[in-house]
Amino acid sequence: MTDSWTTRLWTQVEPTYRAILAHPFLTGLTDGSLEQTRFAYYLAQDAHYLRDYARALAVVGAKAATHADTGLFARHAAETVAVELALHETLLPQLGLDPAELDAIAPSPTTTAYTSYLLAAAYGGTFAEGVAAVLPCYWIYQRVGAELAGRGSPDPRYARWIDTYGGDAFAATVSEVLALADRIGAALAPDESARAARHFATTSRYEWMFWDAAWRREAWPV
Ligand SMILES: Cc1ncc(C[n+]2csc(CCO)c2C)c(N)n1
Repeated sequence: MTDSWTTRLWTQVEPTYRAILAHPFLTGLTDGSLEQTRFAYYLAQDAHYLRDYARALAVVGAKAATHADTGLFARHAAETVAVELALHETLLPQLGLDPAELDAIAPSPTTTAYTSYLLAAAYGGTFAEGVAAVLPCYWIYQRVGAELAGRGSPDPRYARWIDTYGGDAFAATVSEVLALADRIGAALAPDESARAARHFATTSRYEWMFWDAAWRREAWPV
């Protein structure tokens, strides 16, 4: 038996995933040593990211061939982003940040690059290409969440973040998207499959870069 499409996609990003787990931002979440300023930077950038990610999901859903698949992404665009925004609403005040002030913080180079790439893949690509581009966001967070949940965190704010992604409810959401991806991925022509695989590898790298940008508190060079 050959591997499923998503299993093959994951195999090519295994080194990226290992680099994510080893990143000091993530090891700092579980040992509690992560400076609050780096976490606050991450949340502020994530608020920008989520706005465009919701748009990308809605565009991907619009390209689906069936009602069911359009409905899934439309639901995820609405529901899951509401969950993320609730997380921000609890965590930002605990970090001394006013959610209303977030707009004053500009999207970083990495946030701009990642969201621009997602939107280009969603608008310009086929349904499968769009699915491959949005998939690492779900899948990497679920794998990271499960891994970090096993370690816990002495800082309740970081534990709250870990709980959002480490739980069964989120795992069920991700399984739903993976099942969809395997259904459509099985029938792709080689060129479309290659473009989709490139999107998956690229947005997986952007996931690493997003944490790294927060770690460095990346700013525009000019
Ligand atoms: C950079 C970045 N990547 C992924 C997520 C996680 N995430 C954002 S929207 C969504 C869809 C389902 O909830 C998921 C998993 C994040 N917050 N920030």
